[in-house]
Amino acid sequence: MAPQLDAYFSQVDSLSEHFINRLREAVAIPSVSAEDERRPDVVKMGEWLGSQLKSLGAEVELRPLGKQPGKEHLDLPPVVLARYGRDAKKRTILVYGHYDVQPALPEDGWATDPFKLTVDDKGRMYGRGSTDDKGPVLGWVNAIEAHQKAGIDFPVNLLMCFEGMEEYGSEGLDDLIEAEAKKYFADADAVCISDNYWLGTEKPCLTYGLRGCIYYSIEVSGPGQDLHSGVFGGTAHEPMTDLVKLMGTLVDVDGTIRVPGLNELVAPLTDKEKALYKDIAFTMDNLYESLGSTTGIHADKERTLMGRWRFPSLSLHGVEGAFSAPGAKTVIPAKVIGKFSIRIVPDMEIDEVNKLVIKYLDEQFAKLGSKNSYKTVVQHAGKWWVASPAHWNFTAAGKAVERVWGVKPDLTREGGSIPVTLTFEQATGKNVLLLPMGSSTDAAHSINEKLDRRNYVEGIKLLGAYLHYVAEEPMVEQ
Ligand SMILES: C[C@H](N)C(=O)N[C@@H](Cc1c[nH]cn1)C(=O)O
Ligand SMILES: [Zn+2]
Ligand SMILES: [Zn+2]
Repeated sequence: MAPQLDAYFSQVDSLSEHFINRLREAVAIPSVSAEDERRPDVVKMGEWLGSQLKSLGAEVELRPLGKQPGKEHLDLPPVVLARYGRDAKKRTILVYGHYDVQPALPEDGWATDPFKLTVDDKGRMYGRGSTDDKGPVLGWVNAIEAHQKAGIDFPVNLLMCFEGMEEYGSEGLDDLIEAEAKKYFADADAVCISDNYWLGTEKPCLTYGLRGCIYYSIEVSGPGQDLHSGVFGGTAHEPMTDLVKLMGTLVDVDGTIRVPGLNELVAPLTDKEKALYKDIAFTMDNLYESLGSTTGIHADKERTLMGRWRFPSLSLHGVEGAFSAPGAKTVIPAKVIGKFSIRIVPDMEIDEVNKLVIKYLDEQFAKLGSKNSYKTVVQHAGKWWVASPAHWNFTAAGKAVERVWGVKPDLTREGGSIPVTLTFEQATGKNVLLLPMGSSTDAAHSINEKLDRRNYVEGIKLLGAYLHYVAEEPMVEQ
């Protein structure tokens, strides 16, 4: 089966240094979507990606998305739409990824420059976006190049959709997907997204579920400007005191969400689902290794996996406007904005969650009896997604994993969110598969993000192999 794969794999090995250099170039563009002043770099990254694809013969369009809602002085970065191959006899696979990255400041504790790919003697390639999601996006580009250089016919037509706002709630993309579902994406037979991670470091997985994410901010303001705490402490209501109290009412140290009614929205656990967890290749040591500590909440793997995949969680992220530098500044901040998010799961509806959260925080603020001004704002919201892995798209990916890694993959869900996954599924009506490249120790979103050289190189083989097996699968809609 898939007879040309060995030649493809050798070509990937021969080109591996070139592919690492391509990742180096990508990491060097600090395409941080959450920072307004980095927007030109996000655009530059989209243009760079488009030019890489063009140089390999893909038809490329940089589709503008207009202004950023709420920040009308900023243009959204373009979506890179590309097509490689137009052979009516071949299947068409639509792949999605993102070229923007999370913020990264050296002073957060990076051991190396976050925007300089640094490879250590164990083959760990450190750099912001290496695993999330520049490595996987380049995986598709590299797969095209390796086929060309090996002289192997590309097995499918490839449609590509790479966005630059995923780490900021995929602003503007839903509308584009819905508008193009029956146009640009009309030929797609299935969708594949490579933007998540293995559960551990050794066993690959195919992923059929994601949690959704609703991101909130709580704004509290009072004084006209920051104040001297010696002069005004004890005489004015302090926004930071109100905010800390409010944030403290949201969640307990064991992760229990304290917003009344929220946990009741969660789908009950069935015996059938419960039985799935025990066979997943995951240990508490995998958790501790990726945590970098043994500070897990639950004692066993089943409850830990459920905590990540099928129960909601509420995380407190930070406070804008608060004093955070080293030292001991005696300031009373005049305005503070607390940030938190809730990962949502079946059957939680975004509107219902928002109503409960805002009502609860409004009540908690009223109880404080503070004269400060307060409001809770929803910054962005994305729904959860759970699909059926009983589809030729997953069967093909399973065969590719066995060929490249020599093991059957686990079927997993994911605690993170890729909001457009559900949009792709609903708008195109096609099966969506998540096919991760990186591993649990990659530290996506954290300091010292990395992608192992092995996962990158074998991952490029995996993406190519998946396309070969897709081309061979009988197309039975399930
Ligand atoms: C799983 C994916 N690689 C990812 O990191 N997604 C982000 C997307 C996001 C940002 N705000 C809301 N969703 C995540 O899960 O945080
Ligand atoms: Zn991502
Ligand atoms: Zn991410």
